[in-house]
Amino acid sequence: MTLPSPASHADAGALPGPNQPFAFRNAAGRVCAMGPAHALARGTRDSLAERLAPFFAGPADGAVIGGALPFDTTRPDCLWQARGGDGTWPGDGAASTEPPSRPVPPRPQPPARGYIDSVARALEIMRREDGLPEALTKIVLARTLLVEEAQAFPLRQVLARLSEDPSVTAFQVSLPSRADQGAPRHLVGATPELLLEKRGAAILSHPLAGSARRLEDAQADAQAAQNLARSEKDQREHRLVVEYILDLLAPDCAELSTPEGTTLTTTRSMWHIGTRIEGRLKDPDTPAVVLAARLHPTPAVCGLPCARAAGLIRSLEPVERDFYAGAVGWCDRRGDGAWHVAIRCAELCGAQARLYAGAGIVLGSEPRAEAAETGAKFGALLAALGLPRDAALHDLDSLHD
Ligand SMILES: C=C(O[C@@H]1C=C(C(=O)O)C=C[C@H]1O)C(=O)O
Repeated sequence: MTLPSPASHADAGALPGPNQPFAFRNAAGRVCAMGPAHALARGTRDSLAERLAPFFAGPADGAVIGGALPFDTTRPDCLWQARGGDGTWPGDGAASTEPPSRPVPPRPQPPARGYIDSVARALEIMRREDGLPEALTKIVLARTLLVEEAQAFPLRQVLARLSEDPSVTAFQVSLPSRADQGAPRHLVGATPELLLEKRGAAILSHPLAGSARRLEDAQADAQAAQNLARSEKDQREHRLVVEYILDLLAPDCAELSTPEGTTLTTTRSMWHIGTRIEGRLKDPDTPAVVLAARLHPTPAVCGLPCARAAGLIRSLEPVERDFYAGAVGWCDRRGDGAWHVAIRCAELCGAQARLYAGAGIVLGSEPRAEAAETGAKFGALLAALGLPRDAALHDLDSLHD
């Protein structure tokens, strides 16, 4: 694997790539790398704090690091150092996305039927182990859609579309290119889920788990939200995530609470159950990225027990997650910054896009409903690529139990 060569001159404008290897934008503002940028030495979670220590000990010159941590904590991360500031969001000024020149139906990998079978297998394991110590209580299973176009995707337009929803953080991270693909590779997305934000001693995490598709008809949409809020299965699925995060953060915090309790949150495509977790660090110098790497992977994207779920994900999912369901974010020299769960995202490489979506499975989950949920979660990315938002729901219509 090779990284794009670092830029050696000043910011050449908002062109994602070596000059602007990361960019984040949400309703609160934006953090977009400005050149010159360089790739940091890559490594796994175990060496992260040590590799970044010189950066956090460096002068207050406004530099930031940003990038992506992979789902699998034993795989190398992809982090960049650049000049900080709010920079230019690469989507700014981009023309609206034209529909693809050669609309090709997205190819589900695995096909919906295969995904449904994997969910059923996970449920079988949960039923068999129910009540035993170390029983599998939750697993998040994902599927992908491969979209191939005649021409390279217009990255800036895609980012412009993704940032239209004020309830998400739109992002772009340049990834190392693969040996077999010459084109630059980018992780792009619109995540609604905050893994960890830190400002001074104050930290915030906002896990989501438990989802329902938004519906066009206002009454049906409100009903979907109400059903989700009242769903015992979804509330149970959500609580597992909140308890996991509280347990992991507690030793680092002088104060830790959930002041708003559990509430419903929404994006343009999905309703979610969410909980705002607020805390005060005992040591305000612990960098946000170090805390994020300690929390990751939460049961919002992996499962419980964590190592068991990760092993099953490897055997049940036919496509590598790579940076999907990892974390994306940035940190300044004080260690302040924000790290988001890398969901509602796609890997773009030239004319190819791989979209990812997963759903949490607990006892009481229904395989077809989980496949439909993942189909709905592709919506934001499909729309950003100029494809119909519901394109991933059609292959479910033809399936019969
Ligand atoms: C795994 C994804 O989403 C996660 C799973 C959720 C769920 O199962 O309800 C909800 C939000 C996310 O934590 C995804 O969007 O790919």
